[in-house]
Amino acid sequence: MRLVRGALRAWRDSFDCGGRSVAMWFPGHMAKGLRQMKGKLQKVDCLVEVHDARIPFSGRNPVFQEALGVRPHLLLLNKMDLADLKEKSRILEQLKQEGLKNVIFTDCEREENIKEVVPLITELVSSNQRYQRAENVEYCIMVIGVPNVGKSSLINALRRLHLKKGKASQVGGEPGITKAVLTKIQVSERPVMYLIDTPGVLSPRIGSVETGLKLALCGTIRDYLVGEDVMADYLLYNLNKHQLFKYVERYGLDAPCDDIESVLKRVALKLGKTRKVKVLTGTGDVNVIAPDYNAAGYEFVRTFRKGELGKVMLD
Ligand SMILES: Nc1nc2c(ncn2[C@@H]2O[C@H](COP(=O)(O)OP(=O)(O)OP(=O)(O)O)[C@@H](O)[C@H]2O)c(=O)[nH]1
Repeated sequence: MRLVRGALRAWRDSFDCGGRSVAMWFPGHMAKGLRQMKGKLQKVDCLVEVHDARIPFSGRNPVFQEALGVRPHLLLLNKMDLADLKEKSRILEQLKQEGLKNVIFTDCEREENIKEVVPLITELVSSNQRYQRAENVEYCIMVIGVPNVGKSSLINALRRLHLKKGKASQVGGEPGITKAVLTKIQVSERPVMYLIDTPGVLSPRIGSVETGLKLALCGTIRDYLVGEDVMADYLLYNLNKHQLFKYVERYGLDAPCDDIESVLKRVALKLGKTRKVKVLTGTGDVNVIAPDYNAAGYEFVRTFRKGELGKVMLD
């Protein structure tokens, strides 16, 4: 039970995943992406792993570490503009304890902290043995990460910053945009540095349904595989848990509410996401206006992903 705005309200303290299974959420083609990445590893000096800043401790692919982990490693926690970073130093400390010493929070859209990336890579590579490549003055970096975290956006941001050049890597709002595998793209002149863009690869072993839901809310798993209804409910659970009540005013609710059906009904009415349904009564057919819960759920999640319901920390 939590006390909110003077009233005693009951929020859920945990989320009921309802016996769901995450086995279906890992598309098989991702294994192929990982194999291709391993094949290129010989030429790589450093791995830059991009992950979503809203989930610093969950959803990273452990297979990267097992398969590619011998190189120097830099973790970029991207989309910092959407993350609640009040506890940034605690997050960095915990990551350090997990062995992740080189971490930068970034925003590739607004180029926040992007300036720090090339110097840190240069430092990491120079202080490590360069795997039979000591004579080569070029730096070759592989960008890895789960889908839709901003790998291509990073490459484009670096090119804009260091080479004053436009897009080289296709960016998209849906997971799985980077299909042309392993393109080598120059991002810096001094030192000469190339980045290899790779397709997003999810872990074949997503630890729990809740981890899967976090990944889904961040847009790394295709929505239809998870279901808009459960994603919307998990979002509502998180907004209430963190007392992020922007949704109340936005959708014209009287007060915060923990019941997803009531919230989606308001969302649907507010956005005109309704449809006419014929109801049979004793005196004949009657047309009633029914909320389109799926469309409302989709809108609710989409609004959250744009950052319009507040900055969150899902971990
Ligand atoms: N708010 C915000 N959005 C971002 C940021 N970086 C990338 N995006 C958006 O996130 C989406 C995915 O970006 P991409 O660069 O295509 O991600 P990716 O990791 O290459 O995606 P895959 O090819 O699916 O693996 C796009 O809609 C980007 O505009 C950021 O720092 N902040």
